[in-house]
Amino acid sequence: MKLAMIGFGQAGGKIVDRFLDYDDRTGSGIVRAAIAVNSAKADLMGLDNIPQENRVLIGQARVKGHGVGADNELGAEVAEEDIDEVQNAIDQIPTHEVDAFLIVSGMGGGTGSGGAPVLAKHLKRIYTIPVYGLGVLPGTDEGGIYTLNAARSFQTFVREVDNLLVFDNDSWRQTGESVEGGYEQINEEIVRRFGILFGAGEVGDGQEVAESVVDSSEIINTLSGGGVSTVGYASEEVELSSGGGLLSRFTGDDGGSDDDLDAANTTNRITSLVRKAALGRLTLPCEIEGTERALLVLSGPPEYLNRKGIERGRKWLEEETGSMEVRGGDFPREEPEVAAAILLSGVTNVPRIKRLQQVAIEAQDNIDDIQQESEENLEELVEDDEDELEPLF
Ligand SMILES: Nc1nc2c(ncn2[C@@H]2O[C@H](COP(=O)(O)OP(=O)(O)OP(=O)(O)O)[C@@H](O)[C@H]2O)c(=O)[nH]1
Repeated sequence: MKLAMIGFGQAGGKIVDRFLDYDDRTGSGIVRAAIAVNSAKADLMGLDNIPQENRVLIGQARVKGHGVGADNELGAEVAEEDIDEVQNAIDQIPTHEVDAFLIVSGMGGGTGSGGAPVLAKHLKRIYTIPVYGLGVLPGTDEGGIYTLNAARSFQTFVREVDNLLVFDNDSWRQTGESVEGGYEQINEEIVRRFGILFGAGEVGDGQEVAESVVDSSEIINTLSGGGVSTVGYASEEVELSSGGGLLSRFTGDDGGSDDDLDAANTTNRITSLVRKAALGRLTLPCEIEGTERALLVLSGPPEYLNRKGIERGRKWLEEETGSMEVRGGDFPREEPEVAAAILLSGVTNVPRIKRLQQVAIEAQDNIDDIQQESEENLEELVEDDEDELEPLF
C-alpha cells in the first residue's frame, strides 16, 4: 500500500523519518511521499531523511519558530492559519499514486495534537482517498498537560480521520526507564509493526507473489468503518534456505512424510504466532473481544508460509474477536524470520481510552464549573446592582 505520510509535530516527524529509513532498509516501498510539519524550527532541522523541501514550518508569525510549548489550542490555531503552506507541500505529491494519507502525531504535545486533526479535516474535504491517523499517546508520567492534550485531541482526531491507529507510549516503556530514554526502540517497534501491515501487497519486481495476497483494498476495507485500531505482532527466527526451500534441510528417505512433517510444523508455527500476536502486547492494549474487523498478515520466506496455517489463524481470530470480518493473507519476504502482524480495527474495550475520556469529562466539568461560577458571580453582581439601583426608580 502506498502512503503519503505527514508527520505533525516532533514525534510525528521523527516517526515518519524513521519510516523512510525502514523503507530504505527493507525495500518495502510504502512511503510514496513524506512531509514534516512543525511550529519548532529546531525539530524540523533535526530530521535525517525527510527532504528539506518537504519540511513545513507553521506559526512563524505567532511563535517565531520556537514551538507552541504544549499549548494545543495554539497548535490548532497556527495549523488553521497556515494550512495553505501545508497544502503547498502536499500539492507536490503525486496523490494519484497514493492509496491513502497517514497523519502521524504525538497526542500529548501542542503542535501535533492541535494540528493533526485540523489537517485531517482539511484533507478529507479535498481528497477522496482515505485519511488515516497514527496517534501516539503520552506516558502517564509525563504530566497533566500531556494527558489533558491527549484527552482532548484524541476525541477530535478520531472523529476527523477514517481510522485512528494508536500507539500507547505508556505501555511500551521498559520498567524504570523514562519514555524519552526509550524512543529509539519505541519508534523502531512502531515502524516494524505498521511497516509490515502497510507493506503487505507491495510486492516488488522479482519478489515472490504471495499465495493469498493481501492487497491495499483489504487493508482499506479493514480500516473502513472508522474507530480506533491497534496492532499485535509476534515473530520467530527461521533459517533462510537457498533454492531447495525448507525441504532441502531434511534428508530422510521418505520424502512424503518429511513433506507432511514440514507442512505440520509450518502450520503450527503460524497458528502459535497468531495467538502470540493477538494475546501479547498490542500497540494499544485492549480486550480483543468485540473487535469489529481484523486483518492478519503473515510475513516470511515463502517456504515457511502456508494457506492452511493462515486459514487456521484467521478462524481462531474470528472466534476470539467475535468478528465475522477477519481477513488474512501472506507477505513473502526473504528475511530470516516468520512474523504475524494483526490489525484489530474498531476496538471497543480499551481501558486507556476510557481513562482519557474520563480526564476529558473532568476537564470539561471543571470548565463548566468555572463558567457556572463566573455566571453566578455575574448574576450576583447584576442583582447587587439592581438592589442598589432599586431606590432610584
Ligand atoms: N513514540 C514516540 N513518542 C514521542 C517521540 N517524541 C515525543 N514523543 C511523545 O510525543 C508527545 C510530545 O509531542 P511532541 O510531538 O514532542 O510535541 P509537538 O507536537 O511537537 O508540540 P510542541 O512541542 O508542544 O510544540 C509526548 O507525549 C511524548 O511522549 C518519539 O520520538 N517517539
